[in-house]
Amino acid sequence: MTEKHILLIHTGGTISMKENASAGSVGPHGGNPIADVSEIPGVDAFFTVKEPFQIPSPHMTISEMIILKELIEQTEADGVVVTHGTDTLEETAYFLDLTLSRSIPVVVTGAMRSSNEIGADGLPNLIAAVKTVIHDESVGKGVMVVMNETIHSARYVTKANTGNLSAFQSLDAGPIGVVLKSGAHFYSTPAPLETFDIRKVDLTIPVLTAYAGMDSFLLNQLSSCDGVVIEALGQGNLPPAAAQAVRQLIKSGVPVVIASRCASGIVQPAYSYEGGGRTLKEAGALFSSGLNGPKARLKLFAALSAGRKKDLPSLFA
Ligand SMILES: NC(=O)C[C@H](N)C(=O)O
Repeated sequence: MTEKHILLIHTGGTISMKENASAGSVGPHGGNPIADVSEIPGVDAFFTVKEPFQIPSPHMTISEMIILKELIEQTEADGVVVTHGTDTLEETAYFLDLTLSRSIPVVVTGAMRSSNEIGADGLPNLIAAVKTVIHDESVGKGVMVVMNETIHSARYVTKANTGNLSAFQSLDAGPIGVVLKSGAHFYSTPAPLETFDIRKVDLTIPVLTAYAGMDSFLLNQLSSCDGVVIEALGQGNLPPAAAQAVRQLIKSGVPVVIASRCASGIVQPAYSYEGGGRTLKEAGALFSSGLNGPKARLKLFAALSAGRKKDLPSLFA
């Protein structure tokens, strides 16, 4: 393997935070402890390091995601590793997967424990991410997420646990590889993903979670939105009053995407009772396939932003 040039982009999150042991809180105390990683033993790579912003990932918006997209599209490096807070990590990774105009290897990583906590996972995750991105087989895999020595596709991975070191899981598809001491080992390559040439960024697309007895109250407030995503019940069903409000939204021209509040599985228009997925489909609702609510939102954003409104039925089949 020849020496590779890696662009390391630090954005913040627990990987760059420290614990204040006396207060028991975690925050950006004392700078970015991970920022000075310039050489990794046993890894034949050199690094350019950028820190376009330093934020916890609940502060991340599509504007910051676009800054990352532009940095990646402009780099002359062979691959990119992004360090990121874990709360919205799957969203930034999937956004990049949906919108990057080039197929350079990109890995997003983070940490569940801050840098001075016992068993901190930031540095091991960063090293595993670098080992993954420098591997010749990392080309053409789409954007990847590396956490806990496991390689995930951005499309399938989700933060499935609030605090565990193995929080990141690809619940349906499984991981696409693992990282060993000797380097990355890939099991599979995700199918090519359609990408979107985004232009418009000021779109309002909220995500709502359905619940037993959900009525029309919240949905009735959303007629001026560019789109709405609902994490519906089970395979994609809603209580009758919520379904009625969805019909009204669709009639007024708002695209509605049905995902599921279940942690795994694929939505489908199966049930024909009032509010069932079949009736929602007949009313013009779109289905997210296996995407969770936040990722369905990003796909709807990307499609609308790229001026592909008329293609929504085929994009959310
Ligand atoms: N583990 C983490 O990084 C969580 C943190 N709240 C963040 O997303 O910024």
